[in-house]
Amino acid sequence: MTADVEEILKVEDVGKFFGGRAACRDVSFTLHRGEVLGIVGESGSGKSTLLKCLAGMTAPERGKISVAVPGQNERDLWAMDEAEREQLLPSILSLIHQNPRDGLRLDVSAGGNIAEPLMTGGHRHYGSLRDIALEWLKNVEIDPARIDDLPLTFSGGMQQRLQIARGLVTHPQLVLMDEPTGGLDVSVQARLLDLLRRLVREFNLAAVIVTHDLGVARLLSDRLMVMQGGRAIETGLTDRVLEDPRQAYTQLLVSSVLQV
Ligand SMILES: Nc1ncnc2c1ncn2[C@@H]1O[C@H](COP(=O)(O)OP(=O)(O)OP(=O)(O)O)[C@@H](O)[C@H]1O
Repeated sequence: MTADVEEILKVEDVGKFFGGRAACRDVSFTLHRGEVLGIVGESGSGKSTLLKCLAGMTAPERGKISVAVPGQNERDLWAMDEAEREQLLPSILSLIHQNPRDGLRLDVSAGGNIAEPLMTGGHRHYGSLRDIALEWLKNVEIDPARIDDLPLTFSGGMQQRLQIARGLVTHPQLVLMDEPTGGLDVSVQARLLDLLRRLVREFNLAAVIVTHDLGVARLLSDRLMVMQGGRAIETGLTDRVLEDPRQAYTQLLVSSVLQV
């Protein structure tokens, strides 16, 4: 796998344990450029733990996570030393948290929040940073006149859109999202889903979306991975998994949603 071929992420037999108990185990999948994988499953099934391993936040005890790095061959995320991982991560991937406050600097203006990841990457030209921030505010449908406002003066949906702008401004190849529409009103969710669909296509992103909402998974993901008890019990094209679930647990998950 190199940066100019299509494989962006390769997960092989990943396992993470807390006190001897597996939070996730034996998880394997490959993600290509432009492809969106939805991860669904009940609470405690290991979705967030897996996402944290992929995001470079939690080291798995087992398995290997390989990522495409621009201009390099594939790299083993957890074989890098910590300093290199931290330096490389912003250009490789971006994590969008469920709560935008976890992904934003609340004491910094909207424009500053967008510019900061670029400055961390060495971009110093103030004028062009402001232009880029203005462009990204438009891109995520926030009035550019709000560029100097603090995130806490924004609504929940606007804060989430600002977090997305901050996450995508460095043009990572891989975006990891943890319940990106959770906690938002239905109409705000719908707008955010439209925006995410557009950005994923526009930037040909590879994305992993953890959600408990099969509607969100259906709208955004090409493939679905169903987790139960820390294991990936079923993976397939989203329509196939939802219309013809093969595992009993997936059948239960799908039928319980259809009954609502
Ligand atoms: N820091 C931790 N210390 C101990 N156990 C943990 C820790 N983080 C997660 N776990 C355990 O690992 C298992 C998987 O948790 P995880 O948060 O990954 O599930 P999830 O599918 O994301 O759940 P939810 O949808 O509720 O967020 C659970 O049994 C949880 O209690």
